[in-house]
Amino acid sequence: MLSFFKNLWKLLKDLYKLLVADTLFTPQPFLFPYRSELQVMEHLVSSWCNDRSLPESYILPPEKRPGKLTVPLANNIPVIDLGGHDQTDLIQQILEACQEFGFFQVINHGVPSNLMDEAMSVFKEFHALSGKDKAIETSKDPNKSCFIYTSRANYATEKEVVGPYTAEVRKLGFRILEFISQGLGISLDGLVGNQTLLVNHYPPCPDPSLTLGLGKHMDPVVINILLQSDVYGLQVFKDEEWIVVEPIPNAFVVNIGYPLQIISNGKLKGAEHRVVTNSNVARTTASYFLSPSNETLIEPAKSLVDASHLALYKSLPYKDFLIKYVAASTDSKALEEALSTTV
Ligand SMILES: O=C(O)CCC(=O)C(=O)O
Ligand SMILES: [Fe+2]
Repeated sequence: MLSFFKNLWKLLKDLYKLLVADTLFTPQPFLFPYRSELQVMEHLVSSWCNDRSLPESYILPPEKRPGKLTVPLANNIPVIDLGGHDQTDLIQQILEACQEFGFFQVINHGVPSNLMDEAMSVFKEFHALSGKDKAIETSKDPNKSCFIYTSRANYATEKEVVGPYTAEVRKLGFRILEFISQGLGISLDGLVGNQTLLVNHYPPCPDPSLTLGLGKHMDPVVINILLQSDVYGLQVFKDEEWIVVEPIPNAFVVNIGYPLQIISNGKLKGAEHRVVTNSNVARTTASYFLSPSNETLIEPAKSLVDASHLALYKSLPYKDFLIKYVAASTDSKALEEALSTTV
């Protein structure tokens, strides 16, 4: 266990360097502790973004830098209209998107647009506070729940906005999971045990070519429902190329994480993604993660495994999956090797 914590610490430090963002998050601290460390640091990233030069420690080695910052928009992730009435067609579209991209956007999803806008305003307001105020307003105690509720002056409004926002996005997340479960013909009941709202803030960066807002990674959660607002930055890795995720007004970006890849026995693919920075405008996004409880077994669904479809992944309680995820340290090949039954 001790070495696990050592590795965790190493990963946190590595990711910390990659994370040119301040973040704010609510429960489920175990998954993203490196981001909570960041927000209470004296020198939040947003405090030095006016310094005009990127601090040495954020400059990535050449092979880890973003490369081409502008990528053609030609190959975008699917946009799925959840307002459509043909359920079979919807399920098909979602399944195909999860098989091919691991990502899609949803429109007409039922979350009121004014609630999305108001929630985003609250998130931006928090991040507009000075580093010192943010440190005062947030807690280092991972057992404290919703950090966003801790802002004193606006406690009532924030509670009014962020609570209902989370409830609506949760409904949407479960609705999408239900479509996925029907598409795969398996039950996903009981898979989700935790929710996390994580608000990322990427300040303008003095030199976007030298660093990343968020390094290449795959999410260790079941699904993420991301509110990305109107600033470009998110890119998805597909067929050895980066695809830009175009901001669409009132849409959510949805991506599945590694546990769903395991449960679907490789039918669905979680995709690696990253965030590039820009030198002009700040970017604020909110990830809403649904994830399993620690003891939940993550394994290929029994009905997807038979003599001609062998289980591609080991069966592990989620907490052990996380240990392997952390040990692989964002190296997707190493993670695949650690979880695969065939290597
Ligand atoms: O900020 C974004 O666009 C993506 C955030 C993300 O990938 C994450 O929170 O895991
Ligand atoms: Fe992510």
